Amino acid sequence: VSVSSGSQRVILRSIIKENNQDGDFAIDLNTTNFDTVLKETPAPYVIVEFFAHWCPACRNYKPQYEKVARLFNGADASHPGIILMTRVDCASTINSNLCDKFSVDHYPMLFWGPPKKFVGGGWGPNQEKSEILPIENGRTADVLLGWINKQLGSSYGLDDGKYENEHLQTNTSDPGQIAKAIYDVEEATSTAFSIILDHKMIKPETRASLIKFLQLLVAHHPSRRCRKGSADVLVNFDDLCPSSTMLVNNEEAESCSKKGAIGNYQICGKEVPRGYWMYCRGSKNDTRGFSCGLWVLLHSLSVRVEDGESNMAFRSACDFIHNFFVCEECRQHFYEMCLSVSTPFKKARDFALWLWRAHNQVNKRLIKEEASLGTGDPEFPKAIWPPKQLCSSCYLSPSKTSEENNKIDWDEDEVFKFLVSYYGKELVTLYKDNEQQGGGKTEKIVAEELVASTNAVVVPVGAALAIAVASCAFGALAYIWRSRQKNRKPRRSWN
Ligand SMILES: Cc1cc2nc3c(=O)[nH]c(=O)nc-3n(C[C@H](O)[C@H](O)[C@H](O)COP(=O)(O)OP(=O)(O)OC[C@H]3O[C@@H](n4cnc5c(N)ncnc54)[C@H](O)[C@@H]3O)c2cc1C
Repeated sequence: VSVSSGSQRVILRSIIKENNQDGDFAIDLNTTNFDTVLKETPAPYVIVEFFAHWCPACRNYKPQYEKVARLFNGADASHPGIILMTRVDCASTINSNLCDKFSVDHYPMLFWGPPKKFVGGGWGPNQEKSEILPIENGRTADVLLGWINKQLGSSYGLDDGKYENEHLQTNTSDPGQIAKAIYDVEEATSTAFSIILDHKMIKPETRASLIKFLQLLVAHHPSRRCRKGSADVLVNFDDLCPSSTMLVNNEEAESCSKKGAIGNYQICGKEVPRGYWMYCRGSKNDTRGFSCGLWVLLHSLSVRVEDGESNMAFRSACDFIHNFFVCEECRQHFYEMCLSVSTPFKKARDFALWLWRAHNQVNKRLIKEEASLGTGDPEFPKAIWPPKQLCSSCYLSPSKTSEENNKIDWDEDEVFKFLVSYYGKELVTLYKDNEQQGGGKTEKIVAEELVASTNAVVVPVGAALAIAVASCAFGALAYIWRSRQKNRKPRRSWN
């Protein structure tokens, strides 16, 4: 199998460990996250090293294993997204059952296989035809990489440099590409939240804006785990970030930063990979990534809101960018575009199309800037979007189109249809089992998640919640949030 070529190549994806300061690349798994991480990873192969932290041979082996993990895991990986390198500490009692299931009888013991085969599974020495293979000899980095190369028909070397996407298929007109963006939307959400905490950006004057955006995320984020994580933060917000009236001086900023309790929250859950971008991965360092992911998040929200929520969602997005996007020029320009809207939006269509136009205005400006400064990504030049290859029906007939004047006649009904499909259904293709939208299902999920994540007891809503959510998810969230705050002392009221 050669996974390093062709359109099947899965691009970089990994998880940076929370405690990455020690420079480890292999990901520590344990009983609580083993199945989730292996279910979610887009890498087609995983290596699991079962070890014991007290075992001297394992300690000596660690640098060898890490040399290989460096090639496949982390933001600077040479061959990203192909193999997820992980380890499980069998000396930790919580992992006993997990290690038993894989019949671990010596340390270190390595297994190879498709990640999904490990989920809920196991391995036994007499097992025939298992897709999980023990790696009999991987005792040095060289030998382990040789084993991998044989398995994949590849020729990876330990000295391979950082992957620069030189082989990346940059087919931006392939509609299937957007399915990968679900990971980027999750990563962008987590990154945005980290930036807010790192930069101590929750202040009395920005707090309401964050709460509103969290409400929007809880109701309409395309990823279930981000909806749940945002709900956790939202309902506990007053505890996590006590309001300024209760605090003096800089205390609020400190408690609402990553040093405070809120720093322990992961807005999209613990398993969300960091440092990888799939759809938004640039061909050079420092291009695309977060800002691309943020756009995709905004578009994906805009096609999910109901008509009645459209103006609130619009304002919420505008305020969020204004208060929390650390690119000064970007946030200023964007806010000017926001301020130029004089009539409140009544339809979700208006918001989605406004955002699409705003993004194209930015693209138009950057086409010129990047050409003169040479700062763009050569593989992803800015363009007015969507290109014809992606949506030919979005363009009115050629006779009406005068692209020479940089003016395109759009069929906006078709553009809206396209946006809804692209950032709606297509985006969550990889999650199709449980992320289908429409038919009241989203609302039901939101309701269930909220009840679960708020522990429900202090929210006197129960079934009424589901009805309220079904009628207006966004409004219901505001309601839940307020009810929750009322149960607190001292009472607070936010708009
Ligand atoms: C709110 C905001 C404002 C910004 N303002 C500036 C600025 O003023 N100056 C600056 O230098 N940079 C700005 N940026 C960054 C810039 O827009 C790009 O995000 C960055 O240069 C990376 O570009 P990219 O090639 O990944 O594509 P991006 O522009 O980030 O787009 C991401 C993806 O969205 C899709 N897309 C493109 N256009 C549209 C559209 N009109 N509607 C829907 N989908 C579309 C494409 O598939 C594209 O790959 C801003 C970013 C954001 C989120």
